[in-house]
Amino acid sequence: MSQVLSFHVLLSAETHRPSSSSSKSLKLEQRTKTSISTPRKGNFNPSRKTQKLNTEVSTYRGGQFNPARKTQKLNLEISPHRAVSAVRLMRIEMGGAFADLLNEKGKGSGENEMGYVERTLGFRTRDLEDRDLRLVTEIVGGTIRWKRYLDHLISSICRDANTFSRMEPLLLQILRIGFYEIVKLNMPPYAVVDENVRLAKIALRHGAGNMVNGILRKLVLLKESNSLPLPKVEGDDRTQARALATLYSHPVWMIRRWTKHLGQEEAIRLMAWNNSDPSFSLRANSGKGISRADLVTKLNLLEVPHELSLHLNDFVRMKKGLQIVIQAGLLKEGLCSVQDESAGLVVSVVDPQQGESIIDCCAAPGGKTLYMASLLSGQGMVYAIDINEGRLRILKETAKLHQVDGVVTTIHADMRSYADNNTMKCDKVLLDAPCSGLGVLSKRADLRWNRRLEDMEELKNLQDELLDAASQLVKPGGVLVYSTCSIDPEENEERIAAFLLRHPYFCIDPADKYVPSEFITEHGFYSSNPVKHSLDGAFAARLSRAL
Ligand SMILES: C[S@@+](CC[C@H](N)C(=O)[O-])C[C@H]1O[C@@H](n2cnc3c(N)ncnc32)[C@H](O)[C@@H]1O
Repeated sequence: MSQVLSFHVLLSAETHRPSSSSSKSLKLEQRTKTSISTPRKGNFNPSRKTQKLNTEVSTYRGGQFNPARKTQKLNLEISPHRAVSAVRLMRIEMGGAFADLLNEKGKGSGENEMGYVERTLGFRTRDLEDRDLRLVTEIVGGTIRWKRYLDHLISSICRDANTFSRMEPLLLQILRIGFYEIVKLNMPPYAVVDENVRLAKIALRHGAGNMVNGILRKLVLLKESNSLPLPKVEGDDRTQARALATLYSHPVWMIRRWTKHLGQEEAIRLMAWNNSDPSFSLRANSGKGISRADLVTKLNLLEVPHELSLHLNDFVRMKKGLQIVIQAGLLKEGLCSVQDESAGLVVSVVDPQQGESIIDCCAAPGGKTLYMASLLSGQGMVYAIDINEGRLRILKETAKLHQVDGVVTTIHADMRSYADNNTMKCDKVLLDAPCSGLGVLSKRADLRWNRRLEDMEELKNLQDELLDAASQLVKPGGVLVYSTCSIDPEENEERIAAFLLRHPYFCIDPADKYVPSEFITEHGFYSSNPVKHSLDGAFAARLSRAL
């Protein structure tokens, strides 16, 4: 799905957004007149200087004047990435947007983002350029990851607890951005202060700007004197977990869980990984005749730094440059997919062979289905089941784009009732189960704040039910692969142990024949560990059914 979504972002950006050069000429050529911004809800009180710089323009579309388009207030004082980041952060908090580039559902184009800015703040800024979009991704992702840490600093610096708890949402986002830029990005502090003060003054009111000024300046002094008000890791387990939760910006329950399973040192390493910039892998789409060498040639032309995967022949790994790949149309043309190597290795555990019938029980948006289909080289079939019709439709479209639709059949169903009501049995069954996603927190910036401890119990019950259903679809002598993108033993090893007790005619087929030994656990399962392998966390158990 991600590929298709990203393509959407690009397409709308290209077709609806005037280029930066046209937006420059727009400023010069169009009827430009000075205007005073009108107050929004009675609280807008920009400074005189600001009023002079606000211009009211009518926009052109595709070089043509479009009279149908409403006149818009254009503010040239506010940097676009800052306005877009603040508004996007508010939308994410209200559940109206995704934090991550690849989840943007086509809503992330510059034009759309500026529409949200205009509706929320009452003005537009200059158009977003590619560099601005990259900054938005960095600031939004980082501010979300570090939310708990940033809020701790902001509330410590505020005069009293009520000031923080009653802070209006936009003001809080502006402060979070400023704190993140100063403390984590080490940007020049006084430029950050100036810019955020200006945004608060123009988007809210003069007093809000003064408040941002006071709080940010205090932060700068504390940072310069190396005395940020941060907790020490000491006291009983609970107190230590709370301190770590602030320092590494994670929920307390996750830290307690990881400390129990991994020990404190490893838990800290894991949190540091979750807070680091995510790296991405691309899979060359062999279904479309694209080899990894072809993909490497394209990446070299685009000057995107990358490394060959050590574990998977079709994969390359890159630390940055995903935006460039998206903008160059590589995903849109179906030449490659964004797929983490940890997910690719799950497919290695399935080990699809030409001529086989394979059921992918929870298939959408289709990362593994499409990779398995490409390995069938036109012979065999992957039956892709999913309960979510929209996501399944995207899978079907992507299969066509990748030219593997001849070996993919989509089935919209709850796989539990599908297994009860059908006699179909296949050579291999993959159950890539819904899970907590605790292995992919570096890529999913907001996931840590959306997961609750109570979810874990519900997920375990669902995983057991889905495993029971998936087992019915395996032919005698066939293979069942259970996988998750979690690193939590309760969703992984413990689910398999419970399953084997309920289904003694299945046994573990050690995965060491299919993936490198460094990924193999003592029980013969595949497990990728973010800290050890610098990949997302994933798990897969390969089970054989007796004849
Ligand atoms: C972890 S995602 C699968 C990711 C996918 N395998 C891939 O590689 O792109 C889990 C999927 O399970 C689907 N799902 C959840 N409950 C289901 C059910 N009872 N029957 C079928 N699909 C289900 C969700 O809609 C979701 O798409």
